Amino acid sequence: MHTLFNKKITETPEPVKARVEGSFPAWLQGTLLRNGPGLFSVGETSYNHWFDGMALLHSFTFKEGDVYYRSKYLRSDTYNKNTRANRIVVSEFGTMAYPDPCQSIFTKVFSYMSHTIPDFTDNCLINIIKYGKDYYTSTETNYFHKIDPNTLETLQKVDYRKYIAVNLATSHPHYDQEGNTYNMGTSIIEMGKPKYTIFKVPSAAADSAKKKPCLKNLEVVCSIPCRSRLAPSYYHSFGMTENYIIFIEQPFKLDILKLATAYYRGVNWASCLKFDADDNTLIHLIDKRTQRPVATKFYTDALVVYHHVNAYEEDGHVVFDIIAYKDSSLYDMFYLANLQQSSERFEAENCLSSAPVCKRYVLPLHSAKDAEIGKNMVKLESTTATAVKDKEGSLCCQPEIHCEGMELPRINYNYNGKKYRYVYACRVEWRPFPTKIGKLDVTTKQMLEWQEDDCWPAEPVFVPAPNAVEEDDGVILSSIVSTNPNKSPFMLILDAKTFQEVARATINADIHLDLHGYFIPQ
Ligand SMILES: CC1=C(/C=C/C(C)=C/C=C/C(C)=C/C=O)C(C)(C)CCC1
Ligand SMILES: [Fe+2]
Repeated sequence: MHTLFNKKITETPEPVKARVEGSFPAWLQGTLLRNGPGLFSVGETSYNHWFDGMALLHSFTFKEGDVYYRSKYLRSDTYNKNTRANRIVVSEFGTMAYPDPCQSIFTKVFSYMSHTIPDFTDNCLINIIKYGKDYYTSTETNYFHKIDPNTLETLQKVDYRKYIAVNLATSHPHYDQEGNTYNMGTSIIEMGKPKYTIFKVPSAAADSAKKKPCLKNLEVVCSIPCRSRLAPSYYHSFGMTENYIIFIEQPFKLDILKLATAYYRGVNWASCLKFDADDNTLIHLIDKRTQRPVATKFYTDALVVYHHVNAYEEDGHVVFDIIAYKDSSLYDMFYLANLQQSSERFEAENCLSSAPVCKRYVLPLHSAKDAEIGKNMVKLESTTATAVKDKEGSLCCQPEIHCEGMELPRINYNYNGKKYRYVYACRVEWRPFPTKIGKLDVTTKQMLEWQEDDCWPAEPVFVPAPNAVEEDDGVILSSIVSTNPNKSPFMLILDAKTFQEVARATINADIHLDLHGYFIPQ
């Protein structure tokens, strides 16, 4: 089973035509770009964690009833340096590496302690981001790469710090209807107080000749000081409605002192993250119009969240859905050694990490000033989520539970920031292995599912039909890998309404589980 996660994959740089069974709608034309780890060892050295693997880009092009697949390793500096040295020389999330094994501990201390914040990896393995008209691969450090979406070639390494003072940034930006991109990052300012910064990259190029990247026009929306001076929260995504940004400052924190000394202590970056179960979780609501947080303070119990699902405004409330955990054990689960072990034990135990729970929180926008202490301020009839005023005047939020056991959520993105009904996601009942794809109706909590023996689905991407009337008028695309040696990987195309298969395109190439993707319509 663990070959699911660390099989060595050879790239397929030239397009291969898939064998299509069934037929998909004629309007489905375009390219699904996907990203994820693909290479877990170099020479004699191996990575420890699934999030360390060197980025492998995939593309599935849908054209006149046919599907073409290609894949290419991101030619990051990390990839090039590792390949040249024939061993891992760049540190990743779960693996600490040293450029020169002959250096004594004293030279290491000297060279690494001269910078509080080490130079991070540019192995952008998590997602595909669109800034303006350009496509980039992303991770969570200050580096990202411009790529050619047609050939998957690596075009240029980009550093956020050229445009904005952030050392970390998310791989899950949001887009508005005008094509502007919103993202956020953390500045770990040396000796200063760290802060979170939300920024907007306008869709238009910076000059009339359209030569300069739109990143040059980047605007800061709002900065929020971290609640703790030496331990900013770790976050993987955020939420956005028409007028608000939702940022969850969770008690899963990055210890800056540990980070600054990790190199000479010989420990990996992951060990600098700490979940503080005794702390609570702050929910920041930023008004995009005033570019400030709203006056009311919202909080909830300690939790860990990676993926926001969607958020919207309704009758004076902000409603948002997330996938939350009770601790940070998910990141431990993804050590390759644990994945191997869990595959051997998962049938017996089925619970090596805490369960992902899809939850709804509701934040009332009306003033809590004159309300009595202990009063639930949520006035929406449709939810059991509450926000109770405490004696300091803050609102203590408790969620409504939608369901358990789903991750990698996607929606019809035309409904992002709007009242919506459907979540498409992987079902991970045998954590962390995705065994099915599900469609959750958040109003009825009903679930439709697709599954097949020995099949492990990727994040399901919704593509809307042209002239769609209903939210689920469209298809779901998910690449499927199988542990049955006689079964090739395939691109599965489901009718999003019924969750019935309309077509599958079997691909004669090496593919394995990935993380996230972006559909570019033609
Ligand atoms: C290298 C590096 C980092 C990398 C984090 C990564 C690579 C996270 C991947 C998360 C995923 C894939 C989550 C899925 O739900 C940190 C900790 C930000 C900071 C220190 C340097
Ligand atoms: Fe993610």
